[in-house]
Amino acid sequence: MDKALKLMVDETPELVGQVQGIIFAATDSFYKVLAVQIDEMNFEYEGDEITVTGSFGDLQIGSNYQFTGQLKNHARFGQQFASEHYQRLDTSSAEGLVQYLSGDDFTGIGTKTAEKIVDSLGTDAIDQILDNPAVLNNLGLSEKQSATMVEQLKQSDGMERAIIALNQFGFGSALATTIYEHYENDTLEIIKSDPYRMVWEIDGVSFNRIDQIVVQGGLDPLDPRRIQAGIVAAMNQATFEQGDTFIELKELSLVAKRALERNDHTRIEPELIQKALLDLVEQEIIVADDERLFMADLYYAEVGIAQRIVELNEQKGTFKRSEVEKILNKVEKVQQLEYTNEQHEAMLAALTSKLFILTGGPGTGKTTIINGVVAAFQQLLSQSGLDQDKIASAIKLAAPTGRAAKRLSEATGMPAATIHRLLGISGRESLADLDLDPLEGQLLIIDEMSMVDTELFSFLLENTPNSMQVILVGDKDQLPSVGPGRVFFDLLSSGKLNYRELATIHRQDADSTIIELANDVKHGELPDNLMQRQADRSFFPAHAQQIPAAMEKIIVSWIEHGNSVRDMQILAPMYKTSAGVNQLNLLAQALFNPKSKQSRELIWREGDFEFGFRVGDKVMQKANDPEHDVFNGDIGYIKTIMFAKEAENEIKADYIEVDFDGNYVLYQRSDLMNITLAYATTIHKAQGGEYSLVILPLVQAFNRMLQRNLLYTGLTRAKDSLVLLGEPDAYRQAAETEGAKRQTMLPTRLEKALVGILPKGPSQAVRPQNEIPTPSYDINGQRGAPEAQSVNDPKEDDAVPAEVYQTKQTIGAVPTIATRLNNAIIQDQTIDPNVGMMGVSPYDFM
Ligand SMILES: Nc1ncnc2c1ncn2[C@@H]1O[C@H](COP(=O)(O)OP(=O)(O)OP(=O)(O)O)[C@@H](O)[C@H]1O
Repeated sequence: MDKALKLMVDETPELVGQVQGIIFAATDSFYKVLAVQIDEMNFEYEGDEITVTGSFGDLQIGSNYQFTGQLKNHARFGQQFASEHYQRLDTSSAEGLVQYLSGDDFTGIGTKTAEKIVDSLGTDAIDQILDNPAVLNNLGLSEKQSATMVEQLKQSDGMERAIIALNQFGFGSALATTIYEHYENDTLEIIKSDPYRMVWEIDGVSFNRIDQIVVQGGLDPLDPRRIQAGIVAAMNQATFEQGDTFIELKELSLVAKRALERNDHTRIEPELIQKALLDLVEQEIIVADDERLFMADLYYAEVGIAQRIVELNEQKGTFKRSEVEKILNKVEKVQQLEYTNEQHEAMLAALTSKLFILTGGPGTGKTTIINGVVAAFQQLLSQSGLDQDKIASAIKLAAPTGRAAKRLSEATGMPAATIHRLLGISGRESLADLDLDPLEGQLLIIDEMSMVDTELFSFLLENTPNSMQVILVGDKDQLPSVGPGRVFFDLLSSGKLNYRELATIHRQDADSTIIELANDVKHGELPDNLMQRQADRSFFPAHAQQIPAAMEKIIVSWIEHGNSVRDMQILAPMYKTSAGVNQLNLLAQALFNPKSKQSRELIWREGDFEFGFRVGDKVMQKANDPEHDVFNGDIGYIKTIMFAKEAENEIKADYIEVDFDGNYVLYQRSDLMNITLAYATTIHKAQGGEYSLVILPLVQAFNRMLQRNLLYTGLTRAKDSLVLLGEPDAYRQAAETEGAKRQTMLPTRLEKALVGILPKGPSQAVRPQNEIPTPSYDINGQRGAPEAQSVNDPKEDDAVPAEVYQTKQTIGAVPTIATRLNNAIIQDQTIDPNVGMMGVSPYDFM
């Protein structure tokens, strides 16, 4: 074919050429970099060869392909063609197709048979065979030949066509890989016949993306599969964007209707939604509990938590109160502390029950109690005759993030793991399908429980045997988990489990005002001296546009005082705006790690945010990767950057090497979405971390994010110094705004399950909803306060006998819903139009 330059304005850039070689192929996705000899193109480009990047299936080197996409200018490699769609050309002519089908890939098929196939079926024979293998039936192929052909086509062309089709839906290489791995050889069929299924079967596939393409393709907008997908999209919005575990029927109907009428304006009648919803319930994709609708996994996770909590709570504690008392006195002496009454009582309760929950703000002694409990537990096991090796492995400490696990390990001097690692899961698998061996050991302590979401906690409890003692520790006033639910808060709010809330602050630093400030915020207030300089905190008033300049001054002063980037952290509520994480990262990077002529820099783009990774940069891991022992939120520093073309680069691909405290992890380009700059991070990402200096900019532009638990979480990350900057009113608004409560049914399920089974405590009737009942203590936490028992403390020497619990109610039975749905579903057209307006998306801060 003659090379021709057909430059046509407004035409999609297109390129035809022969694949010369594959320069790079990602191991965990379809992302590839190709060297292509150009035959034809409709854009301006100088040269005969071009680098083409994109998602590709099995490519035949030496074959001709047509690519459509964009010509891009890569900072280092110059012009490259980013392919969005591609197709193989060799098989588009009868001659080429015969050659292909009689080639090496298809053993047992000769030229004659191949010709017969092409003569009968035409040049789209491959598509026809993949769509319906029966078209081969009358062409004289043996059964074996037909089977080999279909299998081989599925493997090579099926995959290629699946990737092409996934590209048409705009899926990037990572998501295309996930989809292909899920459906394998059926991918193409599903994309063609029922693409909406992907909305609920694959995480990350949005209804809107599928819908835009399918509706354009002429599908009936009233097709039941489309309506079902719209419903699931509305469910996902409630759970993943709002953090609720369910959505009310009325709200669901409204949100689903809105989603369905967005890409096509055909009116969706309530009855259609009703019917589709019933189908989803019958297929057990959705579970209806009265008028509350749950995605099935979340429903069973919530029910599972309630069930397992009751079962654990029923178990007798292993140790008697009197023997624990004695050991605790010894431990107290070794720790050289005098435990306060609340601490002593908490440890006693923790050691004598199978399930115990501890909540408290910073400096209230949670770590002290964990240490005391672990030391006492070791001695109790030793007394019972267990040898030292077994004692060490009998106690398991874990936390939801790598960073929190590391802090727990440092504070206790014992090994601590992430919950994922403890369970041996990667976080990428579907928890519902996993069947693990139960955990081994006698004591399990989970720290930073407020970060644990419904599905992970359910899975943890499912794999925790009844013989294991469980202690859950956290701070209920912090942000809830990123995933759906607010498990820790709910466990406490049931008021019926064995828990303690620590109120007394023990931190000795006489001048510390950070904890005082956090305490005020917790109660919705700000101190009068907020803007006055204190020994450990200061306030710089600034409007949004002044934040960068003010931040620069603070950082320069930090550096001039000889401090390191390792001890400071900028925390902002969200990524966007001039006071957001992205801009502050660029600013801090320019000050801590300025660009010089010698700088090694790899340019990277996250959405519309472009920046360069440089050697020395502080970076954060954004996803769990147990294989390389790095987890979401882990902080590291870039040690090396290597480019593919460098002679000493053995990998022959660009890569970055990051040092995570001695664990060196390599990131090729296809992995780079897993790290980002970390001079500034969101407050959500900082959960479970602690820094010597925290700089916290708040302005009213963050409006929707200005909520109490966000401010509280940000403040309590500061160990020694806190710099507040921004608009005082933004701080006030955050302290005063309680924020939307996540909707969950866990407290009700727990309450039902536990009702009547425990010794009666103070009346629950007077307890205001959503407020956790606090066992009353003397303000100084002195021993001997009569009410110091929480409602279900074992009051006797022994833990509560199992018979006491026999009256528990059955929980989690799925109600028959058909009648309810039929009656209730959106007959009412007077729905409040504001219902269902979604708040802040977690994608704003994740
Ligand atoms: N009874 C006590 N007497 C004296 N000092 C105590 C006592 N209890 C705790 N402390 C001290 O108070 C400080 C804070 O306690 P600890 O670290 O256990 O709190 P924490 O709740 O784990 O805090 P954070 O969540 O901020 O890590 C520690 O220095 C600890 O040694």
